[in-house]
Amino acid sequence: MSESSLLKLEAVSVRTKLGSSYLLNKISFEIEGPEDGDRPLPRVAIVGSNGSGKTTLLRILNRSISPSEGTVYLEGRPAREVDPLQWRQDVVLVLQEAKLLGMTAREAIAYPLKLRKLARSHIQQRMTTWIERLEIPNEWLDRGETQLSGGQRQWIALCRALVLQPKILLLDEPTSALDNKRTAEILTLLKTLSDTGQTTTVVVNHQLEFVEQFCDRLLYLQEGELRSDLDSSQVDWSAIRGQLLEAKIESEREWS
Ligand SMILES: Nc1ncnc2c1ncn2[C@@H]1O[C@H](COP(=O)(O)OP(=O)(O)OP(=O)(O)O)[C@@H](O)[C@H]1O
Repeated sequence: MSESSLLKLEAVSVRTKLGSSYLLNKISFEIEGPEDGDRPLPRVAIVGSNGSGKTTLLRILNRSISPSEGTVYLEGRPAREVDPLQWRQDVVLVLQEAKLLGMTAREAIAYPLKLRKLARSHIQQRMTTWIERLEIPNEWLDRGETQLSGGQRQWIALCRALVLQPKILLLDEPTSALDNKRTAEILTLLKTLSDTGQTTTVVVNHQLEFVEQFCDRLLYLQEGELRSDLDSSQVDWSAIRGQLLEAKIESEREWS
């Protein structure tokens, strides 16, 4: 393992509940952290067709599920040696379907900061910083889940993750409900977080135009296996488009 290893998977497999097949099969890769203030920080994208295991992989990375086999390391320490809550403070996952759990948007953003027992003034300061940075209109903040659109909820969920200032931000389809303006904003924001050495980001996204502009590294999953792991400069984007299209046609054929 390299000295600056941030997150590492070693032969990680996830079996189905019945154990007869794999959702992920012997996945290994490593994301390096900054060395001597190295910048930009990694921007990793995971692509693959429906059901290829992308969300399962993100869940493994933030330990909301455990591998059936293999080991996950954070900064060189195996998962068994790190308290799961501590792990999830450093590695924050934003799922595609943002839930506010009966809270208003403002309460939902504050909640994880309160769990960390930060001082009230500190919580307020972080919230103000990120609410302003994400240009969240005041009127959204007192609304509950059902009074916000899918895109607005997604934006609030992003804010709830960013206030935590995680080492690693895991985003599952962060742009699926966003309009073009917000999609462009999130792209700029993620690049800035990387360029300024604040956060390493791993994004799952079906929108290849977004992925192409966002990532410096691409992981390609197929049927639970890591088929390629490439520096973005090595990626043949039209080949990736072709492979994803082929997989989609194949799965539609299976369903029809
Ligand atoms: N809790 C679970 N129990 C059993 N099977 C599951 C479970 N969660 C996911 N799966 C299956 O695991 C496989 C991978 O699912 P996953 O959600 O990781 O795929 P994905 O690549 O994120 O798909 P999509 O692009 O459609 O979101 C799928 O075949 C799915 O049906």
